[in-house]
Amino acid sequence: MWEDHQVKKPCPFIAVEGAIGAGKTTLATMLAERFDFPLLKEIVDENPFLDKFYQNIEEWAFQLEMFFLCNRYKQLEDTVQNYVSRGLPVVSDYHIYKNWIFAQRTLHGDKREKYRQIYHLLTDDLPKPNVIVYIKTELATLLRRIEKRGRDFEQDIDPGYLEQLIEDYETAITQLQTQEPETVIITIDGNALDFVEHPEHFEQIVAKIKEHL
Ligand SMILES: Nc1ncnc2c1ncn2[C@@H]1O[C@H](COP(=O)(O)OP(=O)(O)O)[C@@H](O)[C@H]1O
Ligand SMILES: Nc1nc2c(ncn2[C@H]2C[C@H](O)[C@@H](COP(=O)(O)O)O2)c(=O)[nH]1
Repeated sequence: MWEDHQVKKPCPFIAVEGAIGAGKTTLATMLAERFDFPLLKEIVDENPFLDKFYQNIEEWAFQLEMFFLCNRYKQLEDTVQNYVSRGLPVVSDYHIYKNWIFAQRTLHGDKREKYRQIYHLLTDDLPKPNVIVYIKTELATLLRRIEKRGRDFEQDIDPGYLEQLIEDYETAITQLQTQEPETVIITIDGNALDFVEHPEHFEQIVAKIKEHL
């Protein structure tokens, strides 16, 4: 088990976070391969509400947020059982807090309050990642990468929505650091560091993470 080698530090539970198209799945996959850790990856293509949501956010937000929340809860419950509680490391391409970041943006009034209560019931007791790699990116980079990824239903995303999410992520990361001071948050400049095209940029990120493992 990981603790056998690292006496003081907890077993790595690494989450990669950032706004839509920042490069989370790409970086999480590369890190899992490099460290030889299992990868916990979000399944997007089977989501029945995403395309409807982008056509009418107001109408579909509650269904979509609940769908994400229940799926992530189940996935994390399995991950805790199979890895975290056994002292095995894992890399994830999301943090459960992401649900609340999006829900605060898309839900209002009674629906937000109902969602908030369910969110806390489901997630308060879950073990949380001890390292967050936060890819901070500007709007132009996100738009370029969303276009490059080429999912039909994302091509008309309102840039205003992405701008708001960029700000929401900034606020959320600051809040997380305050609420959980023991969590290591590594912020990556996703505009300047291109870990896909430049292997040396990936090495910088790996070195930074290693300082905390
Ligand atoms: N650093 C990068 N440089 C260039 N392209 C990237 C980079 N990171 C991700 N991409 C590409 O951008 C798109 C979105 O990346 P992805 O990892 O799916 O983002 P996310 O999981 O944050 O939504 C993909 O087509 C991916 O290949
Ligand atoms: N409203 C929400 N949308 C979400 C949430 N999690 C992901 N998403 C959307 C954003 C993208 O279109 C797609 C894939 O997400 P990536 O961040 O991996 O690009 O799903 C959410 O919780 N709420």
